[in-house]
Amino acid sequence: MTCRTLAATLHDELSDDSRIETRRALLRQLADDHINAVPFQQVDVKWLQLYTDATILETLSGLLSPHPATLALICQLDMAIIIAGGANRLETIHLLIGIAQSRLEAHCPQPTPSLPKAPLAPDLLYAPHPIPELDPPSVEAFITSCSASPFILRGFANRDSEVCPSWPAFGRWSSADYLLATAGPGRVVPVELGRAYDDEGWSQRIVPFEDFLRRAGFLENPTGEAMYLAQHSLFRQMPGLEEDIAIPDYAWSLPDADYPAYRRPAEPELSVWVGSGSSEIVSPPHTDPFFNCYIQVVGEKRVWIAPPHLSHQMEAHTPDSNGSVAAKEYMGNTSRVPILKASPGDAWAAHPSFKESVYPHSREAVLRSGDMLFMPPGWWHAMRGEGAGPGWSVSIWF
Ligand SMILES: O=C(O)CCC(=O)C(=O)O
Ligand SMILES: [Fe+2]
Repeated sequence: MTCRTLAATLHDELSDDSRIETRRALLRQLADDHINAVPFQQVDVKWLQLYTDATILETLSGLLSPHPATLALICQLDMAIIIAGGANRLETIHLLIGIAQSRLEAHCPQPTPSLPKAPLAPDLLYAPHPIPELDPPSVEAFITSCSASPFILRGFANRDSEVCPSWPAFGRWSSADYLLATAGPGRVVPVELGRAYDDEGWSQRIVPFEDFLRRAGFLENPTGEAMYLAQHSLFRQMPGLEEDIAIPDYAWSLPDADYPAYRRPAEPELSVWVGSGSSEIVSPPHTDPFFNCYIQVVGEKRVWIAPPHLSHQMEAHTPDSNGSVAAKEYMGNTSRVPILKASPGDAWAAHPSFKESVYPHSREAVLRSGDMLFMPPGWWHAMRGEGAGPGWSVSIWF
């Protein structure tokens, strides 16, 4: 619908109060159409603002009606955060979510059954070297001498240190009761379906938060297709959870180095990565243009890394490579070598020159609850959830 036809429609409806709802829905539809018409980076912020404001108007009138469809209203408000980042209205949206939730009947999450413990995974399967482990450096030492290559700080986030207080998230985020109580009822989240984003048939969907927690193994042993709450700004949606973490001082510093691909965000960018270890969800080898403090909160994550100067040997997707359609279009920063996805033997057999040139320089580790991995921009990294239970990591890009 164009602005002109929208204006005509609104004009026709101005004298008819019973059609107010339709007009608000039309405004949101108009914004949604524009948001979906181009790649997300090119969406004009005015459509995100309109989408958000129209959602707020719709919710307000919904809440004032005698029988509000409360769950649908909460879902709409979550969508305004997921799609538009809340567009300067985050506080209002959270206020409305709270009001809508207070209209729902008392919510009684089931107690979480205890899940069997899996044996610890061995640290090296796909690389000849471990990722170096350090004691937490001071911010000054980090800036001047530690930030040029990846390292791991074991148990960093579950104890106090000079650069970061211990995270209350430990012990809380494996409890479905806690997570559901903090989120409140009726919430939805965007998830990925499929084992890896470069697999054929991979897709994305919005699902109820509680259903996601069940599928990711927080409530019972997971069954069915792998579901990954990946690279999502969950704290924007559920600010209560952000109180359970602390940003390490490193992420406010500007390390002393020159990276051609570096793109510093305005402030540290927080994302969660949540899924079941038993689904063995893989993030294929790829690069990001940021420094990363990556913290494992629940479960285990296998990490494989290789240095940026090997990019030409990484066999990244090209416009004419044999990957999925999505891969052909968008994945120049993603390798086609199925590290962590195929068995090491199968991965090397299909990519012998990669085995010869990259493997000797690659490093690997398994992150366990409390560990922090640091990576500079441009390092190739692949990740895989391990173990039987749920896994939860937080990345801090800076
Ligand atoms: O945890 C994952 O699956 C991938 C994380 C990642 O790629 C990142 O933090 O940049
Ligand atoms: Fe990444």
